[in-house]
Amino acid sequence: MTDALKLTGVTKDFGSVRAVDGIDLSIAPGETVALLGPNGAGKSTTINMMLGLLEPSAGTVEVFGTNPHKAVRAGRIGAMLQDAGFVPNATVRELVELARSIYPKPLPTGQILQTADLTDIANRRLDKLSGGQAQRARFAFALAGNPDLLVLDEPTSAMDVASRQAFWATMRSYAEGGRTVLFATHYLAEADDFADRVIVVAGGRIIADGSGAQIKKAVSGRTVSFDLDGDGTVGLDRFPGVTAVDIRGDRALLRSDDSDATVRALVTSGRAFANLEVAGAGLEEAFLALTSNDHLTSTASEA
Ligand SMILES: Nc1ncnc2c1ncn2[C@@H]1O[C@H](COP(=O)(O)OP(=O)(O)OP(=O)(O)O)[C@@H](O)[C@H]1O
Repeated sequence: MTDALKLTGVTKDFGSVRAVDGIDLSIAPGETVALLGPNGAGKSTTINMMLGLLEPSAGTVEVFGTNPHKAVRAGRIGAMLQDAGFVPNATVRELVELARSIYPKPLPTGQILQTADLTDIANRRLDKLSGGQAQRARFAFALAGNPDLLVLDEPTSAMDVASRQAFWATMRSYAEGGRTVLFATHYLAEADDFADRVIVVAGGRIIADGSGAQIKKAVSGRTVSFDLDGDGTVGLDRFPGVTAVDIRGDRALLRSDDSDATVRALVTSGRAFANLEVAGAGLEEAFLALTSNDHLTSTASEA
């Protein structure tokens, strides 16, 4: 089966800034995928390359086996971008009509308005919409061509909790017809709730790729850190709960999914230590921990 999306060695440089650093990725038709990462991770740049709005500095992007430009023209890919502007003075219905005029096989206007929950405000001017309504209008624009692949860059950023829930319910039913949905978010909960697959991006690279449950487990641990106080590092990776060991100068940082057991083992081990700290990893820290995963897992797997 042809992939809905296939990125091979995709890199993007802006001058001396490497925004995307060698991404390899295949997404099968029907998958709902979250691109999860902190600000500046490279999500928008990656999405813009998927849509043909930016050209990669290296590597290739394929959408349903062809290049993004062709896929966009054929109406196979619909996009909802961050802060996309609107035509001034137009109404919601006029925006939908405009979007329909671009594509070869658009959905009927009524169906687009209904799917995006805009029927009641179809005659409202775009500049009078609330943040959440404006996002739904962008969603309607993305839907108009009846695309097989929807790409959404932080679609719920301007929505309150109720609007978010309603938006994702709509998106689920859209995806149920076998369509592919890829969305960027920096909320782990949103990725976990609405995606079958969560791809974590940081520093322009994919640092984790799995189910929401797997990603949550990977970021839910704590860090137990202490000064080595002259003692060596042998055996630290065998303390209970420890999933990874990082040594920075004289300080050991143990990632643990059972920090109580790790601390107990440390105390009873008889080894010297000082300045013990146990810290819950926030998402940002967890991303950083995952970023250095190669090093961490290789150290821990020596056990
Ligand atoms: N046009 C550009 N010129 C120069 N640097 C850019 C440009 N676009 C993005 N960058 C840089 O590339 C990196 C990745 O940015 P990108 O917008 O893709 O991240 P993001 O994950 O989408 O973040 P956010 O959640 O804040 O939108 C950042 O360091 C950003 O400053």
